[in-house]
Amino acid sequence: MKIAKVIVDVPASSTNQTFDYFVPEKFMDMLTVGMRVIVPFGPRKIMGFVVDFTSESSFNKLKDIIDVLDLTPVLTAELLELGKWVANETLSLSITALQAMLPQVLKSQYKKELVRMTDEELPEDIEHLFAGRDYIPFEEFESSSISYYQLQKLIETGDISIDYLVKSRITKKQVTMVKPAKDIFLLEEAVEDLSKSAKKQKQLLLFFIEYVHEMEQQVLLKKVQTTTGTVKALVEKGLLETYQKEVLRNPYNDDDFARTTPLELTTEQREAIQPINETIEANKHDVFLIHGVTGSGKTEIYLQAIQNVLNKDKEAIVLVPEISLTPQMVKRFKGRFGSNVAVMHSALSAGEKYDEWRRILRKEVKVVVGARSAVFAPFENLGIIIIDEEHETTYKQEDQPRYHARDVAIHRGESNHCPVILGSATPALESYARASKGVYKLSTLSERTNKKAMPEVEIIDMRNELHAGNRTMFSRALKDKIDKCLEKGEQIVLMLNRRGYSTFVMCRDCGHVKECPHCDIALTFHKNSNQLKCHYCSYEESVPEVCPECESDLIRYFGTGTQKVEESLTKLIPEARVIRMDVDTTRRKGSHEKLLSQFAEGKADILLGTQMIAKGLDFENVTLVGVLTADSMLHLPDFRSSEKTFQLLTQVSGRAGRHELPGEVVVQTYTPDHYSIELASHYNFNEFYKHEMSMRKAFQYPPYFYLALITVSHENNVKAIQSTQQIAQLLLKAVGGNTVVLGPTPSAIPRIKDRYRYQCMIKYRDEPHLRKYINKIKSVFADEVRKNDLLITVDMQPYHMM
Ligand SMILES: Nc1ncnc2c1ncn2[C@@H]1O[C@H](COP(=O)(O)OP(=O)(O)OP(=O)(O)O)[C@@H](O)[C@H]1O
Ligand SMILES: [Zn+2]
Ligand SMILES: [Zn+2]
Repeated sequence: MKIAKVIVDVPASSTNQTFDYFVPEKFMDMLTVGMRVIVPFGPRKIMGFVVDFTSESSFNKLKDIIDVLDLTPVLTAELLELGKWVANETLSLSITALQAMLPQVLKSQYKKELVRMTDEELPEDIEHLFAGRDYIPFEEFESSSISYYQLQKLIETGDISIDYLVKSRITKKQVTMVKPAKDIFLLEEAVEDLSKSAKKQKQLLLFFIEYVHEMEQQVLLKKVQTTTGTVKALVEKGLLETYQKEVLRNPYNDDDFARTTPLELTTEQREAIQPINETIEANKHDVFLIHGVTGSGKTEIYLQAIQNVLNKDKEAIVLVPEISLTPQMVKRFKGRFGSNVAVMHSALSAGEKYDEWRRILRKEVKVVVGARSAVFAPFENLGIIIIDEEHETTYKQEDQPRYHARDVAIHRGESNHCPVILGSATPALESYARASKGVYKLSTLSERTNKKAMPEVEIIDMRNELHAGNRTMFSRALKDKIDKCLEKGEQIVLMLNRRGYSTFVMCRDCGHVKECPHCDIALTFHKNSNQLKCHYCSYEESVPEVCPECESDLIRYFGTGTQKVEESLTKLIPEARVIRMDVDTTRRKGSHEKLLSQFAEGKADILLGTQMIAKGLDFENVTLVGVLTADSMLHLPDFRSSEKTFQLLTQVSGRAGRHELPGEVVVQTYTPDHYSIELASHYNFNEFYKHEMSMRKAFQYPPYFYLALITVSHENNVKAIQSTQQIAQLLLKAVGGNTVVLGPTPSAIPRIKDRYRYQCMIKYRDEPHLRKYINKIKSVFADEVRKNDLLITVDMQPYHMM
């Protein structure tokens, strides 16, 4: 008797366990761990993951598995184990953790079809099933007498592939192929018979007589310099044939990347890579922190370490923050490793992501470069995991499962006995503290590879500008420097630090700010549509003509959106050509790349943008970087705001003068004496680290204390606050004397989508059973959650205090 243990797709804590199902005869030979199945669950049919097999069950009356969704496992044994770990660490459901590892396409119900991948003769019954077609609905296979096991074998050999249809056939790209329809000697005869005028046809036939094989039509037409008409004519004569073939979409054309070779390493680089290479050689796990100033050649170290991993026939994962996954970044990896690289980021379509993921699963690539979720790449022989810009908070996922990619990477590094490399010019305090204690191995790169000094940073006190009667958002010093740059034909990057800011509408008479009626947050002004929108619930209304409170018509837009800066910039310096880069101008796919390459080609003088321009960009002609509002982030209710400000200023300063031309940086601020601004202007990470650590110690924040944040929401305000109160009390009873439980306090946004939100923060140093306590408390509220629409979310490593 074969019984499968299945984790079912029912996102509720009462189902957070495995369920047993009989494996019917027809799936007996082919069903393995890591495949998805359809099982009966109460009155419904639902999806589940097979995680184990057993021969007996403590339940009687087991039901049969209804269907098998995958013929090759979508999760490896290691990923199944990892899923369990992630679920446990983040206090999320197993099913949620497993789903997070798969591409979107596999997460919902899609139609399936079988695709013929070969022209070779297939077994007779399979030929019969396809009946001359290139793809058939999966149901046709199911109603045939062919076994799952037989099909599975054909999928393993690559003769047949399974495809998931996302609406029309977009997960798949087809190309037209051309090949000879007759034996070559018959083609030779046909050449003789062609009329004299059919020159192109003759040429094409001669080509195939020589070449014999199939060729993609588009490539062929270029090669032979002819048109589809010629191909068609020969197809009609029965000499050639055309057919459709599936190709995995590759969002990048690998031939576009000029190949690069390893550079001779500098002494600092050699010292940094040596212990990494030793670990690779010894198949050992270790975590390395490379603290290297911008331009110190961290990426070259990654590339050479990866090469060593590839030489051992192992695989590499490189994580980069979403916003620095620029074409320049991709180019560096594709340039070194060519088509051996898969790229995974959110700008790809669902189909493209699925194809890149399959290239990993099919072992067609050995390197993946991607954003956060690429840490789950289904490699089975991992040799290294690299996290670039490791301090970036986007490595923390803000929905369930609320994991941090750094933790997942280290866990995978342990299971795979391979090194994990963290790299940054401004490491996270947590990481640097661990490196200082020797938990991570620290390497420091203190010089740029070209020995160029870091650019001078000038801090401008904007209060003085105001006193001097300058009401624009550009200081006199910055304006002067921009003018000089323009004269010399050099380029400028201007950054508006906009996090925490948005353009809102305020009445100048009474100060009334228009808020969302469902969320306690100001509506954001969108100029293009002249609408006010809520970024939390999508509520929209048109901009009022008069103030709804006092009927004054002095309604004004506040905040400093990039649009507004652009307008005043063009007023101030009309001759400057400006490219604006923000969420609005980069929403469309490919627009990010397009704007950057326009700037690189010198089609603009000034690149104006939000944080998204701070990282990874490398333009030869940029000599001036201006930060318009350095302190807009400093005053957010977030204990990391100083750290984030320091990191951002350091990163953006590193954009200037990376090549021959020396660079300059101007930082405008209203708080010039703040230590994070002051120390960033001297690139003094060590001093900043010391100062910030003493603050964290004093206020009991990470890395001295761990945090956990419990957020409770309900439509009824009293219900929400009372439940939070109860949770806090239960926690207090459970935890040790040195642990602090704060709350209930209203969340930073106290109401979203008509739900009131309260939170409870736990600060602890040593609380080995905290997860168990929280789970227990959650089970106390399980009924309320199910019946009364109470929502309790737990974040074991909160980054957004909202
Ligand atoms: N050993 C080397 N010899 C010569 N040039 C090098 C060497 N290593 C790196 N470079 C070059 O120096 C420049 C900066 O290197 P790289 O981009 O790797 O630095 P980085 O530390 O990753 O920078 P950032 O943190 O700003 O992204 C690149 O143009 C790179 O090609
Ligand atoms: Zn008013
Ligand atoms: Zn809203």
